[in-house]
Amino acid sequence: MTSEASPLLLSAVAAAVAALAFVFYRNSAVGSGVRLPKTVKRVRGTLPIIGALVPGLTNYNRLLDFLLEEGQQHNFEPKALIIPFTTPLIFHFDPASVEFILKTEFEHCVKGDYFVSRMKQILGHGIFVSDGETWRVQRKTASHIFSTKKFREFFETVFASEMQELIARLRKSADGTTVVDMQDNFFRFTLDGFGQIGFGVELNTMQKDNVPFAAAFDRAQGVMDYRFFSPLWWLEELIVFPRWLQMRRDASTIRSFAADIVRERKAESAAVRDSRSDLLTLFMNVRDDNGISLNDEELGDNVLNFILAGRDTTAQALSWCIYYLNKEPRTMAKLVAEIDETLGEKLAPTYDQAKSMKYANAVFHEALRLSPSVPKDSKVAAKDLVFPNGNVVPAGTAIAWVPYAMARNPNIWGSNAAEFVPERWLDSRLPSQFEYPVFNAGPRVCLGKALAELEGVYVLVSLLRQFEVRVVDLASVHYANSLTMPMRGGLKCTVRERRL
Ligand code: HEM
Repeated sequence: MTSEASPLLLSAVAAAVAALAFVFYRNSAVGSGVRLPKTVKRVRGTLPIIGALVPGLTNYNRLLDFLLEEGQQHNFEPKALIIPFTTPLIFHFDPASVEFILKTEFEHCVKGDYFVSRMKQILGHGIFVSDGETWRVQRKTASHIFSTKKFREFFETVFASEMQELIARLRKSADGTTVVDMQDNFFRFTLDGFGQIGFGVELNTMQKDNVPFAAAFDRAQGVMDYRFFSPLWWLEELIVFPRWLQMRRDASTIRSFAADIVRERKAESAAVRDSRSDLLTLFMNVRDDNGISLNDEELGDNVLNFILAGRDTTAQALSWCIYYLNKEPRTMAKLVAEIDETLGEKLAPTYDQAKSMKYANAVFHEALRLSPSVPKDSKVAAKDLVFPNGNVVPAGTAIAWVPYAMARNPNIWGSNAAEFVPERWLDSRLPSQFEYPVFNAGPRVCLGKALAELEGVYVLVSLLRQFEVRVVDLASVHYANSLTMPMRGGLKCTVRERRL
C-alpha cells in the first residue's frame, strides 16, 4: 500500500462504516439494545444512530409537556423515545394500553433491573423497586395498616395534632404580605404525619428551620429520575464528579435517617415494642419460610419506600390544589362556601364530614388529574408483547404511561380536558382506574389511596377554613423533573387569617 493511497482508503472505510451504521441504526439508536419495529412511531426529531438524543435532552426540563405534544401529534398513539446506550421507552396515552400493562399482562410487565439499578442506592429492595414474591410479601404485610379502623384513629390523633402545628406555624406569617412556601409546609406536614403513622416517631420538622433529610431526598429523586433518560447514566455521573459526590452524600444522609429510625426502635424495651402496631412493627414481625426476619438494612429500605409514598405524593397534590384554586377563583369560592356550610362553628372536619364533602373531594381529584403526583411511570416487557393496538413490543423494552398527558386527552375527558373543572367529579360516571391511573391500577394499585384522600381533604378543608391563601405569582409555577411532581422552587404564597 502506498502512503498516498492511505487517506483515500481510510475515507472509503469510514464512509462504508458510516453507511452500514446508518442502515443498521436507521430505526434505532446505537447501544439501545432492543430494536423496535418500524411501525411504532418515534418522537419527532429522532435520527439514525443518535436516536432522540437531541429532542430528549433539550426538552428534559419540560418533559411532560414534550410528551403531551408528542401524544397530541397522532391522536394519542404511542410514541417511542430511543436514546443511545439506554433502554428504549415507548410512551402510552390511552386507557386500553394502561390496562394491558397494569392488569392483563401484569406478570410480564415488571420493574426488573431497569428500576433496581437506578434506584437501589436510595430505595434498596423496597416495595417500589421489587417484583414477584418479594413484592407480594411487602404488599401483604403493609396492607394491614390501611384499614378504615386505623384511618379513623390516625385522623383523630395524628392529623388533628399535626394540623395544630401547621396552623401555629402559618400564624407567625399570616399578615397577608410575608411570603411562605406552602409546598415546603405541606412536605413537613406529611413527613411528620407519616413518621407517626408509619414508624411511631416524632420528627417535628414543623418546628425546625432546615431538614437535611428532606433536601437530600428531593435532590436524590431528581437524580434517580434523570437516570432513566441519560445515556450511560453511571458513566455520566462519574464524569460529572460533583453530581456523583452530591448523590453519595445525599444517599448517606437518607440511609442514616432510616437507620436511626430502625436503631431507635430496636433499642426500645420489648414491652414498649409490643405495644406498637405501626408499619415498622409489621415489617419487624415478618418471617420468611425459614423463620428469618428482615435485617436492619431491609427494614431501612421499607422506611424509605414508605416515606416516598406517604410524604411526597400527598404534599404535592395539596400544593397543586392551592395553585388551581387560585387560578380559578370561582372554584375557590365554591369550596370555601362548602367548607363554611359543612363545618358551621367548627374549625376542622370530622372523619365523616371529610369523606362526605363532595366539592372538596372533587377539587382534590381534579388537581391530581391535571398534576398527577406520579406524572409518568414505566415497567419493562419481560417477554415479547402484542399490545391492543397491534404494536409488537420486544422483550426488554421499557413501556411507559403518562397520566399527565392522559389528563389532557379529549378522547378520555372531552373537549374541556385541559381545564380545571372539579364539577366533572360530581357526575355519576366516575373514570375507571385505567382512564385515571393517578393511583396506578390493577394488582399494584396505590395502597395508600384512601389514606391520601382523607389526609388531603382534611388538610385542605382545615387550612381554608382559617386562612386565605394567595399564590404570589401564578405564572412562575412550574413542575420540576423528578420521580414525582414537585413544583420547581416551591409554592410561594401569602396567608391571612379569615374573619370567622
Ligand atoms: C395523592 C397521593 C398519592 C398518589 C397520587 C399515589 C400514587 C401512587 C402510584 C402512581 C403508585 C404506583 C407507583 C409505582 O409502583 O410505580 C403508588 C403506589 C403505592 N402507594 Fe401511593 N399514592 C399516594 C399516596 C400514598 C400514601 C399516603 C401512601 C401511604 C403510605 C401510599 C402508599 C403506596 C404504596 C405502598 C404503593 C406501592 C404499591 C405496590 O407496588 O404494590 N401512597 N401510589
